[in-house]
Amino acid sequence: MYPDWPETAADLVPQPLCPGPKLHAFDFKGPQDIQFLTYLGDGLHSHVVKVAIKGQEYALKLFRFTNDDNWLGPGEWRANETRAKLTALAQYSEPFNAECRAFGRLHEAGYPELALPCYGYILLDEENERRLQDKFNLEFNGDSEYSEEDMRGRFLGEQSGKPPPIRCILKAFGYTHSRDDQTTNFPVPLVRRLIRETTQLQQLGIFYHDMRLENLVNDKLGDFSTAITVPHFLTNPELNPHLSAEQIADLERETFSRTINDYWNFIEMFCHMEDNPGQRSKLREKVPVLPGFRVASNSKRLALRDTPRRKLERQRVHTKVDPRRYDWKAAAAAAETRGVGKRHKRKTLPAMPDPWYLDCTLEMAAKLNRQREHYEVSVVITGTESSA
Ligand SMILES: Nc1ncnc2c1ncn2[C@@H]1O[C@H](COP(=O)(O)OP(=O)(O)OP(=O)(O)O)[C@@H](O)[C@H]1O
Repeated sequence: MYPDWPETAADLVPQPLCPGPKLHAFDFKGPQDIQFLTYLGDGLHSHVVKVAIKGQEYALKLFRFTNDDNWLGPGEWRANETRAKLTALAQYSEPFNAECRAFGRLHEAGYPELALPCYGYILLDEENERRLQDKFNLEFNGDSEYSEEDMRGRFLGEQSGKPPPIRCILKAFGYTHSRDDQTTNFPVPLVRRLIRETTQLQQLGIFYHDMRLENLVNDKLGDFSTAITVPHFLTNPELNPHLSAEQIADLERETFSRTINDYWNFIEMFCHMEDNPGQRSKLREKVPVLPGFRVASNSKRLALRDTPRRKLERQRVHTKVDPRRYDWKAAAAAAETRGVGKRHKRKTLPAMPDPWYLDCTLEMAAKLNRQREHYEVSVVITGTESSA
């Protein structure tokens, strides 16, 4: 389920152990020498601490042993809590693995600049864990909201017989935004760049990355603990030969709605930004989030001339990119030849990717479009989310 205590450097294999991209271990070039400086913040899945390694400052994200309903997997169904079943799902979407896979993809594809720099994963050794806990006394069982059970001790290491080591990801340290900050103005070019990067991430098969102001570090995306990276059990039904046609169609709809969710998140973000007196740039008026519409500041949708193409588009439902089209097999084969963690020549991403029209009945398309309109309007009016 979790990586076991490494005995030698050779045990620090790229993670996670499932098909698709992997993140390499951080190379200390010697003993694991970490200075723990200050506590930076926490989230549902982690604690983040400022550290220094060989005089260089970083942010170290230390992952909790979260409850299973906090990642895309078996949910709360206790019947699924066997080690083998949980492991099969967790390799793809348990928060540490989800983040390893997204950063692994950016490295293998040669696009690390689409996110905050990431330098690899670390399994904290016993001496460093003792020094960390002497200083900060952090809880690693469960998530930030519920932490009673011994989640760390529930699956002991197959070799060591001990509860697993704390898993971390080392990233650049940077500035973050707080929702309470009343003074910041987010300029139009910055938000346009973030939307462009969201599309590029989707072109690389990465989506559902929880776009929120608080998740930006140095105005870059840095939190991928909920991200889905193809191949994934949600997006690639060929990974599970037992699925029925109906289940495959359900997975496709679910993938579609999570893909489009990356753009809905911007609409929510705009509402929060514009509540802030420091926000001068008119984001809702000036930044198109999805093709074909803008979110108008007065809750009415922008009136577009009704052409036959637009009429047809209204009967179908689409988003900007189909992330399932990323050729992960070719990328994996190239990474294998080159060695994980080594950069290679990247492929250019088309500036205007083919949109993804969901293959569904007109009734289903109309239903999804109604939900979308309801979502747009309810977010604009109340600033709250309803299901997309
Ligand atoms: N690179 C960084 N530099 C400075 N502070 C950071 C950095 N990364 C994270 N933080 C701080 O730590 C907090 C938690 O980080 P992060 O959002 O990655 O954790 P999480 O457990 O995935 O949270 P979430 O609940 O959003 O899923 C952030 O809100 C931010 O305040």
